[in-house]
Amino acid sequence: MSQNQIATHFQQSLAALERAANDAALLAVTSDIALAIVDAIRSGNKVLLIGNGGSAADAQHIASEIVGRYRKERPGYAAVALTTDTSALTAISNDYGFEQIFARQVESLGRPGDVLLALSTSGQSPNILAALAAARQRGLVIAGFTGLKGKSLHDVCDHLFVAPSDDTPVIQQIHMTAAHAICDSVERALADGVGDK
Ligand SMILES: O=C(CO)[C@@H](O)[C@H](O)[C@H](O)[C@H](O)COP(=O)(O)O
Ligand SMILES: [Zn+2]
Repeated sequence: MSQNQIATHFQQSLAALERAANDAALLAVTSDIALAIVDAIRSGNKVLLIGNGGSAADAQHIASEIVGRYRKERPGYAAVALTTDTSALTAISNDYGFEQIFARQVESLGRPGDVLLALSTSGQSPNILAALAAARQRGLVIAGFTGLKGKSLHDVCDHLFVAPSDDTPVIQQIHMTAAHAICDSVERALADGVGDK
Protein backbone atom coordinates (compact mmCIF):
# COMPACT_ATOMS: atom_id res chain seq x y z
CA MET A 1 0.00 0.00 0.00
CA SER A 2 1.38 3.42 -0.94
CA GLN A 3 1.94 6.14 1.62
CA ASN A 4 -0.74 8.13 -0.22
CA GLN A 5 -3.25 5.36 0.39
CA ILE A 6 -2.26 5.24 4.06
CA ALA A 7 -2.62 9.02 4.30
CA THR A 8 -6.11 8.68 2.82
CA HIS A 9 -7.09 6.47 5.79
CA PHE A 10 -6.01 9.20 8.22
CA GLN A 11 -7.71 11.92 6.14
CA GLN A 12 -11.03 10.04 5.99
CA SER A 13 -10.94 9.48 9.76
CA LEU A 14 -10.07 13.12 10.35
CA ALA A 15 -12.90 14.37 8.13
CA ALA A 16 -15.46 12.14 9.86
CA LEU A 17 -14.19 13.04 13.33
CA GLU A 18 -14.41 16.72 12.40
CA ARG A 19 -18.02 16.29 11.23
CA ALA A 20 -18.79 14.58 14.56
CA ALA A 21 -17.05 17.25 16.64
CA ASN A 22 -19.18 19.96 14.98
CA ASP A 23 -22.50 18.15 15.29
CA ALA A 24 -24.30 19.58 18.32
CA ALA A 25 -27.00 16.89 18.27
CA LEU A 26 -24.34 14.17 18.30
CA LEU A 27 -22.54 15.78 21.24
CA ALA A 28 -25.89 16.03 23.06
CA VAL A 29 -26.72 12.34 22.57
CA THR A 30 -23.22 11.40 23.74
CA SER A 31 -23.80 13.40 26.92
CA ASP A 32 -27.26 11.80 27.35
CA ILE A 33 -25.74 8.30 27.13
CA ALA A 34 -23.12 9.21 29.76
CA LEU A 35 -25.91 10.53 32.04
CA ALA A 36 -27.96 7.35 31.53
CA ILE A 37 -24.94 5.28 32.62
CA VAL A 38 -24.32 7.51 35.65
CA ASP A 39 -27.99 7.20 36.68
CA ALA A 40 -27.90 3.42 36.28
CA ILE A 41 -24.72 2.98 38.32
CA ARG A 42 -25.97 5.36 41.02
CA SER A 43 -29.12 3.22 41.29
CA GLY A 44 -27.14 -0.02 41.66
CA ASN A 45 -27.75 -1.09 38.06
CA LYS A 46 -25.19 -2.12 35.46
CA VAL A 47 -24.16 -1.67 31.84
CA LEU A 48 -24.38 -4.58 29.36
CA LEU A 49 -22.48 -4.22 26.07
CA ILE A 50 -22.83 -6.04 22.73
CA GLY A 51 -21.34 -5.90 19.23
CA ASN A 52 -19.96 -8.10 16.43
CA GLY A 53 -16.39 -8.31 15.14
CA GLY A 54 -14.50 -5.08 15.75
CA SER A 55 -17.49 -3.80 17.70
CA ALA A 56 -17.27 -6.86 20.00
CA ALA A 57 -13.72 -5.74 20.76
CA ASP A 58 -15.02 -2.20 21.31
CA ALA A 59 -17.70 -3.51 23.70
CA GLN A 60 -15.00 -5.27 25.73
CA HIS A 61 -12.74 -2.23 25.61
CA ILE A 62 -15.51 0.00 26.99
CA ALA A 63 -16.57 -2.52 29.68
CA SER A 64 -12.96 -2.79 30.86
CA GLU A 65 -12.74 0.96 31.34
CA ILE A 66 -15.98 1.09 33.35
CA VAL A 67 -15.01 -1.87 35.57
CA GLY A 68 -11.32 -1.00 35.78
CA ARG A 69 -10.59 2.64 35.17
CA TYR A 70 -10.40 5.26 32.48
CA ARG A 71 -8.12 7.81 34.14
CA LYS A 72 -9.13 8.16 37.78
CA GLU A 73 -8.42 5.92 40.77
CA ARG A 74 -11.94 5.07 41.97
CA PRO A 75 -14.13 2.06 42.82
CA GLY A 76 -15.08 -0.26 39.95
CA TYR A 77 -18.48 0.23 38.32
CA ALA A 78 -20.62 -2.64 37.00
CA ALA A 79 -20.32 -3.40 33.27
CA VAL A 80 -20.30 -6.70 31.37
CA ALA A 81 -19.53 -7.31 27.68
CA LEU A 82 -21.77 -10.16 26.50
CA THR A 83 -19.23 -11.10 23.80
CA THR A 84 -16.70 -13.03 25.88
CA ASP A 85 -18.18 -16.22 27.34
CA THR A 86 -17.43 -18.82 24.66
CA SER A 87 -19.43 -21.51 26.48
CA ALA A 88 -22.55 -19.33 26.57
CA LEU A 89 -22.00 -18.07 23.00
CA THR A 90 -21.52 -21.56 21.53
CA ALA A 91 -24.35 -23.15 23.54
CA ILE A 92 -26.85 -20.42 22.69
CA SER A 93 -25.93 -20.30 18.99
CA ASN A 94 -25.84 -24.10 18.75
CA ASP A 95 -29.16 -24.62 20.52
CA TYR A 96 -31.15 -21.51 19.52
CA GLY A 97 -29.29 -19.94 16.57
CA PHE A 98 -26.68 -17.20 16.24
CA GLU A 99 -29.37 -14.53 16.23
CA GLN A 100 -30.10 -15.30 19.89
CA ILE A 101 -26.53 -14.99 21.32
CA PHE A 102 -27.12 -11.56 22.85
CA ALA A 103 -30.90 -11.64 23.33
CA ARG A 104 -30.70 -14.76 25.52
CA GLN A 105 -28.02 -13.14 27.72
CA VAL A 106 -30.00 -9.90 27.96
CA GLU A 107 -33.06 -11.89 29.04
CA SER A 108 -31.09 -13.74 31.72
CA LEU A 109 -28.76 -11.03 33.00
CA GLY A 110 -30.63 -7.79 32.25
CA ARG A 111 -32.65 -6.09 34.98
CA PRO A 112 -34.98 -3.09 34.63
CA GLY A 113 -32.88 0.08 34.80
CA ASP A 114 -29.70 -1.52 33.41
CA VAL A 115 -28.24 0.15 30.32
CA LEU A 116 -27.71 -1.89 27.14
CA LEU A 117 -24.98 -0.35 25.01
CA ALA A 118 -25.31 -1.89 21.53
CA LEU A 119 -22.70 -1.23 18.82
CA SER A 120 -23.60 -2.02 15.20
CA THR A 121 -22.06 -0.08 12.33
CA SER A 122 -24.77 -1.25 9.90
CA GLY A 123 -27.58 -1.22 12.43
CA GLN A 124 -28.81 -4.35 10.69
CA SER A 125 -27.18 -7.31 12.44
CA PRO A 126 -29.98 -9.72 13.40
CA ASN A 127 -28.38 -10.67 16.75
CA ILE A 128 -28.21 -6.98 17.72
CA LEU A 129 -31.83 -6.34 16.67
CA ALA A 130 -33.00 -9.38 18.67
CA ALA A 131 -31.10 -8.11 21.74
CA LEU A 132 -32.69 -4.66 21.44
CA ALA A 133 -36.15 -6.27 21.41
CA ALA A 134 -35.24 -8.37 24.49
CA ALA A 135 -33.90 -5.29 26.25
CA ARG A 136 -37.08 -3.35 25.53
CA GLN A 137 -39.16 -6.19 26.95
CA ARG A 138 -36.97 -6.38 30.12
CA GLY A 139 -37.14 -2.63 30.79
CA LEU A 140 -33.50 -1.77 30.08
CA VAL A 141 -32.40 1.67 28.89
CA ILE A 142 -31.16 1.19 25.32
CA ALA A 143 -28.21 3.16 23.92
CA GLY A 144 -27.37 2.35 20.29
CA PHE A 145 -24.16 3.19 18.42
CA THR A 146 -24.38 2.97 14.64
CA GLY A 147 -23.49 4.73 11.36
CA LEU A 148 -25.51 6.47 8.67
CA LYS A 149 -27.09 3.20 7.49
CA GLY A 150 -28.42 2.47 10.98
CA LYS A 151 -30.64 5.51 11.44
CA SER A 152 -33.76 3.32 11.62
CA LEU A 153 -32.57 2.13 15.04
CA HIS A 154 -34.06 5.40 16.34
CA ASP A 155 -37.36 3.54 16.68
CA VAL A 156 -35.92 0.87 18.99
CA CYS A 157 -33.38 2.86 21.06
CA ASP A 158 -33.80 5.40 23.86
CA HIS A 159 -30.58 7.11 22.75
CA LEU A 160 -28.95 6.64 19.33
CA PHE A 161 -25.45 7.77 18.39
CA VAL A 162 -25.19 7.90 14.58
CA ALA A 163 -21.56 8.31 13.46
CA PRO A 164 -21.50 10.56 10.36
CA SER A 165 -20.02 7.94 8.01
CA ASP A 166 -21.10 4.81 6.14
CA ASP A 167 -17.65 3.20 6.28
CA THR A 168 -17.45 0.49 8.97
CA PRO A 169 -13.86 1.10 10.20
CA VAL A 170 -14.37 4.88 10.29
CA ILE A 171 -17.65 4.43 12.17
CA GLN A 172 -15.85 2.21 14.69
CA GLN A 173 -13.19 4.87 15.25
CA ILE A 174 -15.85 7.51 15.91
CA HIS A 175 -17.67 5.13 18.26
CA MET A 176 -14.53 4.64 20.32
CA THR A 177 -13.86 8.39 20.46
CA ALA A 178 -17.40 8.91 21.78
CA ALA A 179 -17.00 5.93 24.14
CA HIS A 180 -13.82 7.40 25.62
CA ALA A 181 -15.64 10.71 26.13
CA ILE A 182 -18.45 8.79 27.86
CA CYS A 183 -16.01 6.89 30.14
CA ASP A 184 -14.37 10.23 31.01
CA SER A 185 -17.72 11.86 31.73
CA VAL A 186 -19.03 8.91 33.82
CA GLU A 187 -15.85 8.86 35.87
CA ARG A 188 -15.93 12.62 36.47
CA ALA A 189 -19.58 12.46 37.59
CA LEU A 190 -19.19 9.45 39.89
CA ALA A 191 -15.69 10.00 41.22
CA ASP A 192 -15.76 13.76 41.68
CA GLY A 193 -12.88 14.85 43.92
CA VAL A 194 -10.91 11.63 43.37
CA GLY A 195 -7.39 12.31 42.05
CA ASP A 196 -6.40 11.85 38.43
CA LYS A 197 -4.10 8.98 37.47
O1 LIG B 1 -14.15 -4.67 12.49
C1 LIG B 1 -14.62 -4.89 11.39
C2 LIG B 1 -14.42 -3.94 10.27
O2 LIG B 1 -13.67 -2.84 10.67
C3 LIG B 1 -15.43 -6.13 11.16
O3 LIG B 1 -14.94 -7.20 11.96
C4 LIG B 1 -16.91 -5.90 11.51
O4 LIG B 1 -16.99 -5.55 12.88
C5 LIG B 1 -17.75 -7.14 11.23
O5 LIG B 1 -17.87 -7.30 9.83
C6 LIG B 1 -19.15 -7.09 11.87
O6 LIG B 1 -19.81 -8.33 11.66
C7 LIG B 1 -20.04 -5.94 11.38
O7 LIG B 1 -21.26 -5.94 12.14
P1 LIG B 1 -22.14 -4.62 12.31
O8 LIG B 1 -21.23 -3.54 12.83
O9 LIG B 1 -22.73 -4.28 10.98
O10 LIG B 1 -23.21 -5.00 13.33
ZN1 LIG C 1 -9.79 3.00 25.92
